[in-house]
Amino acid sequence: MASNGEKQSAATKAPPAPSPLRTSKFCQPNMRILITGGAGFIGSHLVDRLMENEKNEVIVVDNYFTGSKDNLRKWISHPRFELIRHDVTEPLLVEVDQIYHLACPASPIFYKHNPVKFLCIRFFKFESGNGYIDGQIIEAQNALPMILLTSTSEVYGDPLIHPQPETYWGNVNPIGVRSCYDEGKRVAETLMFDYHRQHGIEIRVARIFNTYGPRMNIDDGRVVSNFIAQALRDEPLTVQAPGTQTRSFCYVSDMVDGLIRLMEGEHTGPINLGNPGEFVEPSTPQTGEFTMLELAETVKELINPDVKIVTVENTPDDPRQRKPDITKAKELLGWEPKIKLREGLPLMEEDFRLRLGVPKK
Ligand SMILES: NC(=O)c1ccc[n+]([C@@H]2O[C@H](COP(=O)([O-])OP(=O)(O)OC[C@H]3O[C@@H](n4cnc5c(N)ncnc54)[C@H](O)[C@@H]3O)[C@@H](O)[C@H]2O)c1
Ligand SMILES: O=C(O)[C@H]1O[C@H](OP(=O)(O)OP(=O)(O)OC[C@H]2O[C@@H](n3ccc(=O)[nH]c3=O)[C@H](O)[C@@H]2O)[C@H](O)[C@@H](O)[C@@H]1O
Repeated sequence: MASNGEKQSAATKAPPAPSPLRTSKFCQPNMRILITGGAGFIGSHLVDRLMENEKNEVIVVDNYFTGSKDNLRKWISHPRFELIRHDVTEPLLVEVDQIYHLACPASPIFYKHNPVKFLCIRFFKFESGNGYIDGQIIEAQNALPMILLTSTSEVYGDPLIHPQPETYWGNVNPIGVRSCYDEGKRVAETLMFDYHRQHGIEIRVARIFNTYGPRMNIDDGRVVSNFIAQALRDEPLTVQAPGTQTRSFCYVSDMVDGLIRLMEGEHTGPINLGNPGEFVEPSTPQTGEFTMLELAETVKELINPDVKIVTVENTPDDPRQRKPDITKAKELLGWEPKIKLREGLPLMEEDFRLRLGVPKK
Protein backbone atom coordinates (compact mmCIF):
# COMPACT_ATOMS: atom_id res chain seq x y z
CA MET A 1 0.00 0.00 0.00
CA ALA A 2 1.28 3.47 -0.82
CA SER A 3 2.25 5.60 2.17
CA ASN A 4 0.91 9.16 2.50
CA GLY A 5 4.29 10.44 1.37
CA GLU A 6 4.18 8.29 -1.77
CA LYS A 7 0.62 9.42 -2.51
CA GLN A 8 1.68 13.02 -2.07
CA SER A 9 4.59 12.67 -4.45
CA ALA A 10 2.41 10.88 -7.03
CA ALA A 11 -0.02 13.79 -6.81
CA THR A 12 2.64 16.41 -7.48
CA LYS A 13 4.66 14.46 -10.08
CA ALA A 14 4.40 15.59 -13.68
CA PRO A 15 2.38 13.38 -16.06
CA PRO A 16 4.34 11.46 -18.69
CA ALA A 17 5.88 13.71 -21.31
CA PRO A 18 4.00 13.78 -24.62
CA SER A 19 5.52 11.60 -27.32
CA PRO A 20 7.69 13.66 -29.71
CA LEU A 21 5.64 12.10 -32.52
CA ARG A 22 2.64 14.19 -31.40
CA THR A 23 4.40 17.37 -32.53
CA SER A 24 6.22 15.93 -35.54
CA LYS A 25 5.62 17.52 -38.91
CA PHE A 26 3.74 14.59 -40.43
CA CYS A 27 1.71 13.67 -37.40
CA GLN A 28 -1.92 14.77 -37.13
CA PRO A 29 -2.34 14.29 -33.38
CA ASN A 30 -5.60 12.85 -32.19
CA MET A 31 -7.69 14.51 -29.54
CA ARG A 32 -7.04 12.48 -26.38
CA ILE A 33 -10.11 12.53 -24.14
CA LEU A 34 -10.42 11.23 -20.58
CA ILE A 35 -13.88 10.31 -19.28
CA THR A 36 -14.11 9.65 -15.55
CA GLY A 37 -17.15 7.51 -14.78
CA GLY A 38 -17.21 6.40 -18.43
CA ALA A 39 -18.49 2.92 -17.53
CA GLY A 40 -21.68 4.41 -16.12
CA PHE A 41 -24.97 5.32 -17.73
CA ILE A 42 -24.32 8.76 -19.29
CA GLY A 43 -20.55 8.15 -19.52
CA SER A 44 -20.83 5.05 -21.70
CA HIS A 45 -23.17 6.83 -24.15
CA LEU A 46 -20.66 9.69 -24.27
CA VAL A 47 -17.91 7.17 -25.07
CA ASP A 48 -20.00 5.77 -27.94
CA ARG A 49 -20.51 9.22 -29.43
CA LEU A 50 -16.89 10.34 -29.03
CA MET A 51 -15.56 7.07 -30.49
CA GLU A 52 -17.55 7.74 -33.68
CA ASN A 53 -14.98 10.43 -34.49
CA GLU A 54 -11.83 8.73 -35.78
CA LYS A 55 -9.70 11.65 -34.56
CA ASN A 56 -10.59 10.88 -30.93
CA GLU A 57 -8.72 8.60 -28.54
CA VAL A 58 -10.83 7.84 -25.48
CA ILE A 59 -9.56 6.82 -22.03
CA VAL A 60 -12.11 5.76 -19.42
CA VAL A 61 -11.34 5.77 -15.70
CA ASP A 62 -13.91 4.02 -13.52
CA ASN A 63 -13.97 2.01 -10.28
CA TYR A 64 -17.23 0.20 -11.29
CA PHE A 65 -19.04 1.33 -8.13
CA THR A 66 -22.24 1.78 -10.13
CA GLY A 67 -20.92 1.38 -13.67
CA SER A 68 -20.03 -1.77 -15.55
CA LYS A 69 -17.52 -2.97 -18.15
CA ASP A 70 -20.51 -4.40 -19.96
CA ASN A 71 -21.52 -0.87 -20.99
CA LEU A 72 -18.22 -0.55 -22.88
CA ARG A 73 -18.06 -4.11 -24.23
CA LYS A 74 -17.90 -3.07 -27.87
CA TRP A 75 -14.84 -0.83 -27.36
CA ILE A 76 -12.63 -3.13 -25.30
CA SER A 77 -9.44 -3.78 -27.31
CA HIS A 78 -10.25 -1.05 -29.85
CA PRO A 79 -6.94 0.70 -30.71
CA ARG A 80 -8.30 4.16 -29.90
CA PHE A 81 -9.82 3.09 -26.56
CA GLU A 82 -8.39 2.43 -23.07
CA LEU A 83 -10.11 1.40 -19.85
CA ILE A 84 -8.49 1.94 -16.44
CA ARG A 85 -9.95 0.64 -13.17
CA HIS A 86 -9.21 3.48 -10.79
CA ASP A 87 -10.83 5.42 -7.95
CA VAL A 88 -10.78 9.14 -8.78
CA THR A 89 -10.14 10.04 -5.14
CA GLU A 90 -6.61 8.71 -5.75
CA PRO A 91 -4.14 10.58 -7.98
CA LEU A 92 -3.73 9.49 -11.57
CA LEU A 93 -1.23 10.89 -14.05
CA VAL A 94 -2.36 10.94 -17.65
CA GLU A 95 -1.65 13.14 -20.62
CA VAL A 96 -4.91 14.25 -22.23
CA ASP A 97 -6.47 17.20 -24.06
CA GLN A 98 -9.96 17.10 -22.56
CA ILE A 99 -11.51 15.66 -19.39
CA TYR A 100 -15.20 14.92 -19.02
CA HIS A 101 -15.63 14.44 -15.27
CA LEU A 102 -18.65 12.21 -14.59
CA ALA A 103 -17.37 9.87 -11.85
CA CYS A 104 -19.75 10.14 -8.92
CA PRO A 105 -22.52 7.96 -7.49
CA ALA A 106 -25.60 9.72 -8.84
CA SER A 107 -28.63 7.85 -7.51
CA PRO A 108 -29.81 8.80 -4.00
CA ILE A 109 -29.75 5.16 -2.83
CA PHE A 110 -26.05 4.95 -3.73
CA TYR A 111 -24.85 8.34 -2.53
CA LYS A 112 -26.70 7.99 0.78
CA HIS A 113 -24.82 4.70 1.30
CA ASN A 114 -21.51 6.37 2.24
CA PRO A 115 -22.14 10.14 2.27
CA VAL A 116 -18.77 11.11 3.75
CA LYS A 117 -16.76 9.37 1.04
CA PHE A 118 -19.11 10.53 -1.68
CA LEU A 119 -19.04 14.14 -0.59
CA CYS A 120 -15.25 13.87 -0.86
CA ILE A 121 -15.36 12.36 -4.36
CA ARG A 122 -17.06 15.46 -5.57
CA PHE A 123 -14.49 17.91 -4.36
CA PHE A 124 -11.31 16.13 -3.24
CA LYS A 125 -10.95 14.90 -6.79
CA PHE A 126 -9.92 18.40 -7.68
CA GLU A 127 -7.47 18.49 -4.81
CA SER A 128 -5.86 15.28 -5.94
CA GLY A 129 -5.98 16.79 -9.41
CA ASN A 130 -4.14 19.77 -7.98
CA GLY A 131 -0.75 18.22 -8.61
CA TYR A 132 -1.85 17.48 -12.11
CA ILE A 133 -2.97 20.93 -13.14
CA ASP A 134 -1.07 23.09 -10.69
CA GLY A 135 2.53 24.22 -10.10
CA GLN A 136 5.29 22.93 -12.29
CA ILE A 137 2.98 21.15 -14.69
CA ILE A 138 1.49 24.46 -15.72
CA GLU A 139 5.05 25.51 -16.52
CA ALA A 140 5.82 22.24 -18.26
CA GLN A 141 2.91 22.02 -20.63
CA ASN A 142 1.68 24.53 -23.14
CA ALA A 143 -1.84 23.25 -23.36
CA LEU A 144 -3.61 22.18 -20.18
CA PRO A 145 -6.58 19.87 -20.53
CA MET A 146 -10.00 21.44 -20.60
CA ILE A 147 -12.24 20.04 -17.84
CA LEU A 148 -16.00 19.62 -18.03
CA LEU A 149 -17.81 19.00 -14.74
CA THR A 150 -21.17 17.24 -14.83
CA SER A 151 -22.95 19.21 -12.14
CA THR A 152 -26.62 18.86 -11.42
CA SER A 153 -29.99 20.55 -11.13
CA GLU A 154 -29.75 19.52 -7.46
CA VAL A 155 -27.61 22.65 -6.92
CA TYR A 156 -30.98 24.48 -6.98
CA GLY A 157 -32.16 22.29 -4.05
CA ASP A 158 -35.91 22.59 -3.46
CA PRO A 159 -36.23 25.56 -5.83
CA LEU A 160 -38.27 28.63 -5.00
CA ILE A 161 -38.00 29.88 -8.59
CA HIS A 162 -39.58 27.91 -11.39
CA PRO A 163 -38.37 27.02 -14.00
CA GLN A 164 -34.77 27.34 -12.85
CA PRO A 165 -32.37 29.68 -14.71
CA GLU A 166 -28.61 29.46 -14.10
CA THR A 167 -28.74 32.81 -12.26
CA TYR A 168 -30.78 31.24 -9.43
CA TRP A 169 -28.53 30.45 -6.43
CA GLY A 170 -30.73 27.71 -5.08
CA ASN A 171 -32.43 26.59 -1.89
CA VAL A 172 -30.32 23.75 -0.49
CA ASN A 173 -30.46 22.26 3.00
CA PRO A 174 -26.77 22.16 4.01
CA ILE A 175 -27.17 19.43 6.66
CA GLY A 176 -29.75 17.04 5.21
CA VAL A 177 -29.41 13.49 3.88
CA ARG A 178 -29.15 14.77 0.27
CA SER A 179 -26.58 17.43 1.16
CA CYS A 180 -23.57 15.20 0.42
CA TYR A 181 -24.70 15.24 -3.21
CA ASP A 182 -26.11 18.76 -3.57
CA GLU A 183 -23.47 20.58 -1.54
CA GLY A 184 -20.70 18.38 -2.94
CA LYS A 185 -21.61 19.42 -6.47
CA ARG A 186 -21.89 23.06 -5.40
CA VAL A 187 -18.37 22.92 -3.94
CA ALA A 188 -17.15 21.19 -7.10
CA GLU A 189 -18.55 24.10 -9.15
CA THR A 190 -16.82 26.57 -6.80
CA LEU A 191 -13.50 24.76 -7.23
CA MET A 192 -13.87 24.69 -11.00
CA PHE A 193 -14.36 28.46 -11.11
CA ASP A 194 -11.55 29.08 -8.60
CA TYR A 195 -9.15 26.97 -10.70
CA HIS A 196 -10.30 28.95 -13.71
CA ARG A 197 -9.76 32.33 -12.05
CA GLN A 198 -6.60 31.43 -10.14
CA HIS A 199 -4.81 29.16 -12.64
CA GLY A 200 -6.48 29.94 -15.95
CA ILE A 201 -7.72 26.36 -16.34
CA GLU A 202 -10.25 26.07 -19.18
CA ILE A 203 -13.46 24.80 -17.62
CA ARG A 204 -16.98 23.85 -18.61
CA VAL A 205 -19.83 23.30 -16.12
CA ALA A 206 -23.00 21.49 -17.17
CA ARG A 207 -26.00 21.42 -14.82
CA ILE A 208 -27.70 18.19 -15.84
CA PHE A 209 -31.43 17.71 -15.16
CA ASN A 210 -32.91 14.21 -14.73
CA THR A 211 -31.66 12.07 -17.61
CA TYR A 212 -32.90 8.60 -18.53
CA GLY A 213 -32.30 5.95 -21.17
CA PRO A 214 -30.85 2.51 -21.91
CA ARG A 215 -28.05 1.23 -19.64
CA MET A 216 -29.35 2.80 -16.44
CA ASN A 217 -28.80 0.30 -13.67
CA ILE A 218 -31.89 -1.89 -13.37
CA ASP A 219 -31.92 -1.47 -9.59
CA ASP A 220 -30.58 2.05 -9.78
CA GLY A 221 -33.24 3.49 -7.48
CA ARG A 222 -33.99 6.47 -9.73
CA VAL A 223 -37.57 6.92 -10.72
CA VAL A 224 -37.63 6.08 -14.45
CA SER A 225 -35.52 2.93 -14.06
CA ASN A 226 -37.57 1.89 -11.01
CA PHE A 227 -40.92 2.29 -12.79
CA ILE A 228 -39.80 0.49 -15.98
CA ALA A 229 -38.25 -2.42 -14.04
CA GLN A 230 -41.35 -2.66 -11.82
CA ALA A 231 -43.71 -2.61 -14.83
CA LEU A 232 -41.74 -5.40 -16.51
CA ARG A 233 -41.60 -7.49 -13.34
CA ASP A 234 -45.35 -7.01 -12.72
CA GLU A 235 -44.59 -5.25 -9.45
CA PRO A 236 -46.52 -2.17 -8.29
CA LEU A 237 -45.07 1.18 -9.39
CA THR A 238 -43.87 2.88 -6.19
CA VAL A 239 -44.81 6.56 -6.31
CA GLN A 240 -43.15 8.31 -3.39
CA ALA A 241 -45.50 10.66 -1.51
CA PRO A 242 -47.08 12.96 -2.34
CA GLY A 243 -46.71 12.11 -6.05
CA THR A 244 -47.37 15.71 -7.09
CA GLN A 245 -43.64 16.55 -7.09
CA THR A 246 -42.41 17.24 -10.63
CA ARG A 247 -39.35 16.48 -12.76
CA SER A 248 -38.42 17.09 -16.41
CA PHE A 249 -36.81 14.13 -18.14
CA CYS A 250 -34.12 14.30 -20.82
CA TYR A 251 -33.25 11.37 -23.08
CA VAL A 252 -29.58 10.38 -22.90
CA SER A 253 -28.69 10.97 -26.58
CA ASP A 254 -29.86 14.59 -26.25
CA MET A 255 -27.80 14.96 -23.07
CA VAL A 256 -24.63 13.61 -24.70
CA ASP A 257 -25.11 16.01 -27.61
CA GLY A 258 -25.39 18.91 -25.14
CA LEU A 259 -22.27 17.88 -23.21
CA ILE A 260 -20.17 17.68 -26.39
CA ARG A 261 -21.47 21.04 -27.62
CA LEU A 262 -20.59 22.59 -24.28
CA MET A 263 -17.07 21.13 -24.33
CA GLU A 264 -16.50 22.21 -27.95
CA GLY A 265 -18.05 25.68 -27.49
CA GLU A 266 -16.59 28.82 -25.98
CA HIS A 267 -18.64 29.21 -22.82
CA THR A 268 -17.63 28.08 -19.35
CA GLY A 269 -21.21 27.77 -18.14
CA PRO A 270 -22.77 26.88 -15.83
CA ILE A 271 -25.32 25.85 -18.43
CA ASN A 272 -28.53 23.95 -17.76
CA LEU A 273 -28.98 20.83 -19.89
CA GLY A 274 -32.38 19.23 -19.60
CA ASN A 275 -35.72 18.82 -21.28
CA PRO A 276 -38.39 21.40 -20.41
CA GLY A 277 -40.54 20.09 -23.27
CA GLU A 278 -40.69 23.45 -25.03
CA PHE A 279 -40.53 21.84 -28.46
CA VAL A 280 -43.98 20.35 -27.89
CA GLU A 281 -46.70 22.20 -29.83
CA PRO A 282 -48.83 24.39 -27.54
CA SER A 283 -51.92 22.38 -28.45
CA THR A 284 -50.39 19.19 -26.98
CA PRO A 285 -51.13 18.73 -23.29
CA GLN A 286 -47.62 17.35 -22.66
CA THR A 287 -45.35 20.05 -21.21
CA GLY A 288 -42.14 18.20 -20.47
CA GLU A 289 -42.64 18.61 -16.72
CA PHE A 290 -44.35 15.64 -15.10
CA THR A 291 -45.65 14.81 -11.65
CA MET A 292 -44.43 11.40 -10.46
CA LEU A 293 -48.03 10.20 -10.60
CA GLU A 294 -48.24 11.26 -14.27
CA LEU A 295 -44.97 9.49 -14.98
CA ALA A 296 -46.29 6.30 -13.34
CA GLU A 297 -49.49 6.51 -15.39
CA THR A 298 -47.50 7.00 -18.61
CA VAL A 299 -45.29 3.97 -17.85
CA LYS A 300 -48.38 1.92 -17.00
CA GLU A 301 -50.11 2.93 -20.25
CA LEU A 302 -47.06 2.28 -22.47
CA ILE A 303 -45.54 -0.80 -20.82
CA ASN A 304 -47.98 -2.71 -18.60
CA PRO A 305 -51.63 -1.54 -18.38
CA ASP A 306 -52.32 -4.19 -15.67
CA VAL A 307 -49.71 -2.97 -13.22
CA LYS A 308 -50.78 -1.31 -9.93
CA ILE A 309 -49.63 2.12 -8.76
CA VAL A 310 -49.01 2.47 -5.02
CA THR A 311 -47.96 5.41 -2.87
CA VAL A 312 -44.98 4.82 -0.60
CA GLU A 313 -43.08 6.94 1.93
CA ASN A 314 -40.65 9.55 0.60
CA THR A 315 -37.24 10.61 1.94
CA PRO A 316 -36.51 14.09 3.38
CA ASP A 317 -35.80 17.18 1.27
CA ASP A 318 -37.14 15.77 -1.98
CA PRO A 319 -37.43 18.79 -4.33
CA ARG A 320 -41.09 19.56 -4.99
CA GLN A 321 -40.69 20.86 -8.53
CA ARG A 322 -37.99 20.98 -11.17
CA LYS A 323 -37.82 22.17 -14.76
CA PRO A 324 -34.85 23.72 -16.54
CA ASP A 325 -34.79 27.12 -18.19
CA ILE A 326 -32.63 26.26 -21.22
CA THR A 327 -32.55 29.71 -22.85
CA LYS A 328 -28.77 29.85 -22.36
CA ALA A 329 -28.14 26.42 -23.91
CA LYS A 330 -30.28 27.37 -26.90
CA GLU A 331 -28.58 30.72 -27.44
CA LEU A 332 -24.98 29.82 -26.64
CA LEU A 333 -24.77 26.20 -27.79
CA GLY A 334 -27.58 26.03 -30.35
CA TRP A 335 -28.80 23.04 -28.33
CA GLU A 336 -32.24 21.80 -27.45
CA PRO A 337 -33.51 18.30 -26.78
CA LYS A 338 -35.33 16.41 -29.51
CA ILE A 339 -36.69 13.25 -27.87
CA LYS A 340 -40.02 13.40 -26.04
CA LEU A 341 -40.65 11.21 -22.99
CA ARG A 342 -43.16 9.08 -24.91
CA GLU A 343 -40.50 8.36 -27.54
CA GLY A 344 -37.67 7.72 -25.08
CA LEU A 345 -39.51 5.38 -22.70
CA PRO A 346 -40.02 2.61 -25.31
CA LEU A 347 -36.29 2.73 -26.20
CA MET A 348 -35.44 2.21 -22.56
CA GLU A 349 -38.11 -0.49 -22.23
CA GLU A 350 -36.46 -2.43 -25.07
CA ASP A 351 -33.08 -2.38 -23.30
CA PHE A 352 -34.61 -3.36 -19.93
CA ARG A 353 -36.56 -6.24 -21.54
CA LEU A 354 -33.34 -7.62 -23.00
CA ARG A 355 -31.44 -7.34 -19.72
CA LEU A 356 -34.30 -8.72 -17.58
CA GLY A 357 -35.12 -11.44 -20.10
CA VAL A 358 -38.77 -10.33 -20.41
CA PRO A 359 -39.85 -10.55 -24.07
CA LYS A 360 -42.66 -8.36 -25.39
CA LYS A 361 -45.98 -10.27 -25.52
N1 LIG B 1 -28.39 10.84 -14.78
C1 LIG B 1 -28.83 12.00 -14.29
O1 LIG B 1 -30.03 12.27 -14.28
C2 LIG B 1 -27.86 13.03 -13.78
C3 LIG B 1 -28.37 14.29 -13.43
C4 LIG B 1 -27.49 15.25 -12.97
C5 LIG B 1 -26.13 15.00 -12.88
N2 LIG B 1 -25.67 13.78 -13.23
C6 LIG B 1 -24.22 13.54 -13.10
O2 LIG B 1 -23.73 12.89 -14.27
C7 LIG B 1 -22.70 11.97 -13.89
C8 LIG B 1 -23.01 10.57 -14.44
O3 LIG B 1 -24.23 10.14 -13.89
P1 LIG B 1 -24.91 8.77 -14.32
O4 LIG B 1 -26.37 8.97 -14.25
O5 LIG B 1 -24.30 8.27 -15.57
O6 LIG B 1 -24.51 7.85 -13.11
P2 LIG B 1 -23.81 6.41 -13.04
O7 LIG B 1 -23.88 5.99 -11.62
O8 LIG B 1 -24.38 5.50 -14.06
O9 LIG B 1 -22.32 6.74 -13.45
C9 LIG B 1 -21.33 7.16 -12.54
C10 LIG B 1 -20.05 6.41 -12.88
O10 LIG B 1 -19.00 6.88 -12.01
C11 LIG B 1 -18.30 5.75 -11.51
N3 LIG B 1 -17.70 6.15 -10.23
C12 LIG B 1 -18.34 6.46 -9.07
N4 LIG B 1 -17.42 6.77 -8.11
C13 LIG B 1 -16.20 6.65 -8.70
C14 LIG B 1 -14.88 6.83 -8.22
N5 LIG B 1 -14.62 7.20 -6.97
N6 LIG B 1 -13.85 6.61 -9.08
C15 LIG B 1 -14.09 6.24 -10.36
N7 LIG B 1 -15.32 6.04 -10.87
C16 LIG B 1 -16.37 6.25 -10.03
C17 LIG B 1 -19.34 4.67 -11.37
O11 LIG B 1 -18.80 3.36 -11.30
C18 LIG B 1 -20.16 4.90 -12.65
O12 LIG B 1 -19.61 4.20 -13.75
C19 LIG B 1 -22.60 12.03 -12.37
O13 LIG B 1 -21.55 12.91 -12.02
C20 LIG B 1 -23.93 12.61 -11.95
O14 LIG B 1 -23.84 13.30 -10.72
C21 LIG B 1 -26.50 12.78 -13.68
O1 LIG C 1 -31.35 15.53 -12.30
C1 LIG C 1 -30.72 15.77 -11.30
O2 LIG C 1 -30.15 16.83 -11.13
C2 LIG C 1 -30.59 14.71 -10.23
O3 LIG C 1 -31.69 13.89 -10.41
C3 LIG C 1 -31.78 12.77 -9.65
O4 LIG C 1 -32.29 13.10 -8.37
P1 LIG C 1 -33.87 13.03 -8.23
O5 LIG C 1 -34.55 14.08 -9.01
O6 LIG C 1 -34.20 12.93 -6.80
O7 LIG C 1 -34.19 11.69 -9.00
P2 LIG C 1 -34.95 10.34 -8.60
O8 LIG C 1 -34.29 9.63 -7.50
O9 LIG C 1 -35.15 9.64 -9.88
O10 LIG C 1 -36.34 10.90 -8.03
C4 LIG C 1 -37.21 11.70 -8.81
C5 LIG C 1 -38.55 11.77 -8.14
O11 LIG C 1 -39.16 10.49 -8.23
C6 LIG C 1 -39.58 10.06 -6.95
N1 LIG C 1 -39.49 8.56 -6.93
C7 LIG C 1 -38.28 7.95 -6.99
C8 LIG C 1 -38.21 6.58 -7.02
C9 LIG C 1 -39.40 5.83 -6.98
O12 LIG C 1 -39.40 4.57 -7.00
N2 LIG C 1 -40.57 6.49 -6.93
C10 LIG C 1 -40.65 7.84 -6.92
O13 LIG C 1 -41.76 8.40 -6.87
C11 LIG C 1 -38.71 10.77 -5.95
O14 LIG C 1 -39.37 10.93 -4.72
C12 LIG C 1 -38.50 12.10 -6.65
O15 LIG C 1 -39.54 12.96 -6.34
C13 LIG C 1 -30.52 11.95 -9.62
O16 LIG C 1 -30.56 11.04 -8.60
C14 LIG C 1 -29.29 12.77 -9.50
O17 LIG C 1 -28.21 12.01 -9.94
C15 LIG C 1 -29.33 13.95 -10.39
O18 LIG C 1 -28.25 14.78 -10.14
